[in-house]
Amino acid sequence: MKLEVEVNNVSLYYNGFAALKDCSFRMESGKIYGLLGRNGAGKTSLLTLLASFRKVTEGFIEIGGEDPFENAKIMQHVAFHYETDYKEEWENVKGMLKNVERYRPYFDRDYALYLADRFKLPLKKPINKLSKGMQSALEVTMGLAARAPITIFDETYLGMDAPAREIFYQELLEDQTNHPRTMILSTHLVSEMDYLFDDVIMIDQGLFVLHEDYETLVSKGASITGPAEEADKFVSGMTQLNEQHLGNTKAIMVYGELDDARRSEAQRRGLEVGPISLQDLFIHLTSEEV
Ligand SMILES: Nc1ncnc2c1ncn2[C@@H]1O[C@H](COP(=O)(O)OP(=O)(O)OP(=O)(O)O)[C@@H](O)[C@H]1O
Repeated sequence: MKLEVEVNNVSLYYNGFAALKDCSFRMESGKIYGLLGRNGAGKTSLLTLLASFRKVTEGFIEIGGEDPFENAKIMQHVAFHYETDYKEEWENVKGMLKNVERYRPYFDRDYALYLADRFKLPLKKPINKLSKGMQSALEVTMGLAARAPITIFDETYLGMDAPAREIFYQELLEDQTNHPRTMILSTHLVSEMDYLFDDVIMIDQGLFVLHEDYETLVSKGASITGPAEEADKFVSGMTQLNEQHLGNTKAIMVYGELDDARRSEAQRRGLEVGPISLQDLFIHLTSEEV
């Protein structure tokens, strides 16, 4: 099932505080989206709107062409997984997976049990007795096995150790290949997860910053290194994200179209053009200095 997501001029206020301001973008189905933003940027606020936990204050959201708010037909196809407090959850792992199966039409029980085994989750243990990392692995298991057309993971994986996160990334890519859906991953672990993203959406202080295909976005960033005066001349007029000095050498991060002609020109001027990572772009595109 394919469900497109439209976010149109959406604002969200908490008692007069604007957590999201006039955000607009579209999400196509079948892609993995990285949702990036610094602490307090509004990621969770945005995701709770997509998951219908809240109502927009201004603007509108459409999922599959319909307003998702209190719309049971749409909501069964949107799975929102986040760091949940399971203190009071006495159900065991197997029972919990059974419960999820009841309200997720595409749930794959065998796959859920396979994932539980990969994450070494004890099926008979009450969930409030699992370690934090195991609770996160259970959250991820429920999210992947539900195969909801729109699957949202809001930093669910932070509690998991590195080997468990690696299993999650492998399973996510493989299951996404076999059962494409819209996957939204909100994260701070940018350098660890960037290879998973088809598209990147960045928000900052409640404002939409960009939505770009990962490859295009990364190709827009470059680091220009060489004699300071030459480097300064070359980048004049470009969006500069950051600069570092080492003696008379300067490395300047730029963002924008750097076509082949400009790259050749840099070489003629004795400047080196290098790539920059999504993590660097994220840090500098969302820092106050830009
Ligand atoms: N229930 C609430 N009442 C008032 N303000 C809130 C509420 N929830 C969030 N906020 C505020 O809205 C802003 C966005 O918060 P949100 O949790 O969406 O950010 P985030 O990008 O998910 O942050 P983090 O990466 O730190 O989890 C923050 O300034 C936060 O303090």
